[in-house]
Amino acid sequence: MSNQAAAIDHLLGSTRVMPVVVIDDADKAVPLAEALLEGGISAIEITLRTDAALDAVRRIKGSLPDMVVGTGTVLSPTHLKQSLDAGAVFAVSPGLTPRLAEAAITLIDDIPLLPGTAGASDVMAAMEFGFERLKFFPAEAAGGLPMIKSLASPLQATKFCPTGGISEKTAPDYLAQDNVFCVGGSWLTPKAAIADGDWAEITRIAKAAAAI
Ligand SMILES: O=C(O)C(=O)C[C@H](O)[C@H](O)COP(=O)(O)O
Repeated sequence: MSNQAAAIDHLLGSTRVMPVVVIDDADKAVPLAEALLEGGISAIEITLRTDAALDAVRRIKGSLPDMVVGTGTVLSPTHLKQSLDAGAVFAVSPGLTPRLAEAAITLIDDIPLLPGTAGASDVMAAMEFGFERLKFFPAEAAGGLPMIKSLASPLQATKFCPTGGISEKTAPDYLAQDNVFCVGGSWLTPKAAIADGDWAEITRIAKAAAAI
């Protein structure tokens, strides 16, 4: 097993469902993460798509030691460094470039990267850098369940976290695959519920997801 696989397994080995969060207001970060913890979800991916994202990571890391907090939409070595500085313990990217892969491998013990792949060549390129735990993105658009099943035989060292278009309904079929260790999605943290501060609704969705 590669160092990257060991690091990701250590951090996310017990995570079956990962909320992919877009947060506009860092003040909402801690109550949101508390609501997820209350529902039995203990890992969170904060996407670096908003100005509030890094502050949100900092606050969750500072207040909730039980929450495993990572960043998403990591597109560059700079994003990776910023994630580490904010206290993120893992990072997720939608795809992988040689530049990001090289930077990520040097930081693997500090902040392991879960890189996105969408097909066999992507997976092979990622494996050349030592990545064996991969995001499968965009899961539904890139072939969904049949694609994940097809990748299993030739690429046995890898396990995936499919993300993109997954819902509470489709998650169980993905999670039933041997080469799937978790699924990710934004369905766990609807924009409206975050905006309204409806933490009870987030806990309700988290509980349903944790029960899958
Ligand atoms: O930001 C990233 O790093 C991504 O790769 C994209 C996210 O994983 C998807 O946006 C989540 O997909 P949905 O659950 O369909 O909303």
